Amino acid sequence: MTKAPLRLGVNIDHVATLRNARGSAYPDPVRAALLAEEAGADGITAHLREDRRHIRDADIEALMAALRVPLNFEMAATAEMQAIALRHRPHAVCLVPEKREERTTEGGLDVAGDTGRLADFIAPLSEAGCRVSLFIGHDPRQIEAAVQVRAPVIELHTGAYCDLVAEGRAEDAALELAALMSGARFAASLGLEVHAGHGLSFATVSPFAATAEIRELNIGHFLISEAVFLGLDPAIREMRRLMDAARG
Ligand SMILES: CC(=O)[C@@H](O)[C@H](O)COP(=O)(O)O
Ligand SMILES: NCC(=O)COP(=O)(O)O
Repeated sequence: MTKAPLRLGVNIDHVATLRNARGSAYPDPVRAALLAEEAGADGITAHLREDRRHIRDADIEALMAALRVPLNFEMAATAEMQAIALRHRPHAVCLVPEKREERTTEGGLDVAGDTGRLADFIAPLSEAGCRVSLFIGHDPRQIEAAVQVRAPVIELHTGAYCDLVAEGRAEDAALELAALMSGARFAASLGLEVHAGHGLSFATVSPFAATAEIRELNIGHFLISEAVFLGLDPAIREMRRLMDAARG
């Protein structure tokens, strides 16, 4: 199978986490996004959480005005967020599950358990020109449900795999990776565009970059962390190099 180009979306949420920790005006996530563009990011991802713990409304406004590459706007499937998305009309809207008490996005969206509501939720976003994606696990039921609610894109949650690798649980990691790969193939066979992300690092990106069915990777926390040591530009360029090397 000839491999289509693989896009890198850089998630700048955790620049805002650092800014908010001190209640200062810096570091500025928009500056990080522009730098990421220069370093070769094909898109910028920002998650406006309901509790505004990192990205704020004003950041979305400023990103929409400043970016030359597409914005992938991550949000919960709530009426408040839908109104914000319809006001800004970003290139992409990725629906994610949110729990106030979680430290990070723990699992995928339960699309299969909420098809009626999600179909109604997605329709006006699609009509407004936003490419809607669903952040889900590899369960085939969830993948089929994505088709049912007319989402053109899914983003597979790679967090569990990355955690297993970090814990040194090689056998469990291999099983999780195989399930993600089979999920990617199944989704592509149904006509969905497949993205992947969460927790990806230099150590875990390659098998996803090598998978022909995957068209975009969204990577944030690791890149912002690595920027402390390498700088943001070299961290993004190294990620890009590893992705290109694995894609072949
Ligand atoms: C949905 C997702 O995975 C991203 O939004 C990213 O991980 C942001 O970080 P938090 O989960 O810490 O908000
Ligand atoms: N949707 C996943 C994402 O945007 C990046 O997640 P992370 O790399 O910050 O964990």
